[in-house]
Amino acid sequence: MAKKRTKSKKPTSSQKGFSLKLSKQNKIILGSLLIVLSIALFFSFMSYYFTWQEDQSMLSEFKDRNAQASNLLNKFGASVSHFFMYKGFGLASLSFPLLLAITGLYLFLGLDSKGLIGKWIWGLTGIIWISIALGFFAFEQPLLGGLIGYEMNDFLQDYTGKIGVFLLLVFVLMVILVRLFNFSPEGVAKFFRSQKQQLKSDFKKSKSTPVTVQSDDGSVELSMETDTPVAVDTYTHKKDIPPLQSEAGLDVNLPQEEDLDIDLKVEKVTEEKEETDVKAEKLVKDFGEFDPKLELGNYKFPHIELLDQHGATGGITINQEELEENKNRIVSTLKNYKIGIAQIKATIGPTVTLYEIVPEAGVRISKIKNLEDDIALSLAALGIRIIAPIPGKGTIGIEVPNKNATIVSMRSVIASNKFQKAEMELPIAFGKTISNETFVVDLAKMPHMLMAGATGQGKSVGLNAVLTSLLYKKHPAEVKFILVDPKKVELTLYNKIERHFLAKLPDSEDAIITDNTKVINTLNSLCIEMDNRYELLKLAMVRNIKEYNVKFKARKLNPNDGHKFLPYIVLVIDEFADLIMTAGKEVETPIARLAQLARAIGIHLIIATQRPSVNVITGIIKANFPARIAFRVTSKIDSRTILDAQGADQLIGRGDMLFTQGNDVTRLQCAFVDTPEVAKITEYIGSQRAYPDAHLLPEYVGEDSGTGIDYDIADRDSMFRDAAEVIVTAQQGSASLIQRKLKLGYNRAGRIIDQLEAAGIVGPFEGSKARQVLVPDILSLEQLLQNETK
Ligand SMILES: Nc1ncnc2c1ncn2[C@@H]1O[C@H](COP(=O)(O)OP(=O)(O)OP(=O)(O)O)[C@@H](O)[C@H]1O
Repeated sequence: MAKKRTKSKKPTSSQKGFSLKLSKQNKIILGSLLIVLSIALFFSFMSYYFTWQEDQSMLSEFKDRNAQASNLLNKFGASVSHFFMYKGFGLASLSFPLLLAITGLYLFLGLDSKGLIGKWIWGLTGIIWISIALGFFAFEQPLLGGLIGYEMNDFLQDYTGKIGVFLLLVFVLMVILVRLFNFSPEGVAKFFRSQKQQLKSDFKKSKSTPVTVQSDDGSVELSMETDTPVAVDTYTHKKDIPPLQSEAGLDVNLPQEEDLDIDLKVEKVTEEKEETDVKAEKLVKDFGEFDPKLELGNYKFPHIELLDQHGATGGITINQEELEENKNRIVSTLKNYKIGIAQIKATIGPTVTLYEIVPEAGVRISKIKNLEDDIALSLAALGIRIIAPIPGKGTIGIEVPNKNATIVSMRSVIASNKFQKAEMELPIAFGKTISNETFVVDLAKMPHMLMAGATGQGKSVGLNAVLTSLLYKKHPAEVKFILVDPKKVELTLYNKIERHFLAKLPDSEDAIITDNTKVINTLNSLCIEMDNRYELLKLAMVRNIKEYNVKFKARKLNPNDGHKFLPYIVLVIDEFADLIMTAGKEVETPIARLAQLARAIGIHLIIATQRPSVNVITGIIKANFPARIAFRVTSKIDSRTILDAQGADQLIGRGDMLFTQGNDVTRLQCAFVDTPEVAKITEYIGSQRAYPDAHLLPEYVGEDSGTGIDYDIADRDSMFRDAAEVIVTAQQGSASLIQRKLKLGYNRAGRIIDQLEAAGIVGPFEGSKARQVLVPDILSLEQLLQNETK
């Protein structure tokens, strides 16, 4: 596709430049011809001015060999000059030899002819302008402006009058001065200023030329004599005067007058461009920036109508009675504990209302914090959370759940300005804060997220909210998901967008991973992908994926060197506890490795668990997941395990959550997106044109397969020989080659590769690289196989 587009684009005239495809010798010949021609024209034109009257009569006798013209170049000179000067542009025609000479020199010296077209355009504009101007001012002498100048003047004056033509000439002159000579009012002012300074310094110089005259009494007198030359250092303008010597042998050093009128010239340093940059610029000029979305150029982002309102059209309803009631209870409860309140303010959120209290002077904050349970009891409400003090404010917050919680629909957060205008790499609209603001974060900055909460508290909805946000904002070329769903039901809907948004291992049938053993392979494959990406970043000399992709789009990275546009990869594991219980270290190690290193290369992990215990969320996992989300949990300990703070045990469930990215904990109401909505979105995307396959991750074969396997010759696959021939001919030991050439499944191809290794035809497994082929040609292969059977 990309090629098609590039072909249809025609290069612009400036790109074409003056790119005559001539050999070097031809350029020299053509260059010399133009130079000679320009000299001939110059002499013809010059002498035409003195001889035109005499020569005019013989123009008709050009063919007559005996007729002679007075022009320096005889009849040729007379005719050409008559054409250019009399019938053409008059005196301005002298520019033609100049332009020809420049062109000739460019060709002769083999200079880069890029600017030549510009010179001709400006030259011709100048010729026309001079011709008309001379026609205008020297109306009486038509030879100065030539016939064209005269006629054009006449023509213009018929329409605009003399003043009109004059104004037009002034305007065109301005255009020429501004465009060609960078004329500007400041430039003119600077010129006059420097002239003035020059005059001033000359004047000073002439006035202050000191000369010594020695009097009889040995004293030193100084007098001024204007015309005595004094050496002046032109750079510093300091007078170079030797120290005077009095008779008494006293060295008298004349104080040198400091001249502060030194002009500082600042020379602009032009950045040196590397050759690749120049090439890239040319490619971008010719074909435009690389567009990763081009392959699915007609892709339509899901529209907002696919999402439901969930009855939350009117926003939050304020129940005045409830507010008054809660306020009175808070005030009286605190009064019982002898805590006076100076001021109280309520902020109503979708699920909870925040009462901000300014206690009276002298009340200790810790006292209120300790009374948390008592206050909760007297307010008879679940999910009271006390924030003492609210960070950044001098107040204490008491969060009280609303009697009727409002559902925050995914539709409302997706449609919000904040999300729509978010300039983030991977924007996620989580929901709304307590003050009813839409909460949008960048997954790329997090860079990995841990999500935990007791069962049924909104984790799956939270994951769907994350995925939906990305689906609404990102093109299939920009992000790929790897979905791990041991529960087998939660993420199945995303199957429909496999060929748009999912990534998988080359051998797997389903893109959504439900089998724990496959997770290990996927994680290891992701580690290989990570290493490969780091290698690419190193080659490109950039620090992260964003810079890499910018450079790739600007065509500064050559795809022939293995460079390609890198999509973000988001790995989502829905039930991490299950995984760590069955696979333990085998998953923990690659996850920790990815979490530690993958941020720069655009691989981001989201792991969710309903069992937030320390053996699931281990220290090593926790240390690498700074962004954490806690839905409601059953104990304070669980809350601490997730957030390193309590509070998650006091949430009210149904998407009520706490979010932290390191320090502050923010209470949010997660946006609600129901399964039918996700189904509609995936259906909408899935029905569009897709890539031929899901995004393929690098091949990873487990450690136990491969090396050291001793296959019996009799057990060999029936396609063994064909496969061996394919591999040896291509000299490339990869399972996917066998798959493609012999149309085999991945598993069978993998088995054959193992057999080839056992037979000594290919080398051992080398990670993401193809195996080494140990047999150089088909003949050697024949010999090897024959020897085996002997
Ligand atoms: N943000 C939300 N707003 C309103 N209701 C919600 C929200 N999130 C979840 N719920 C309600 O809670 C129910 C359970 O949510 P969800 O399936 O996400 O829980 P879960 O934590 O994934 O449970 P499990 O671990 O058993 O899969 C939903 O069916 C829905 O009714």
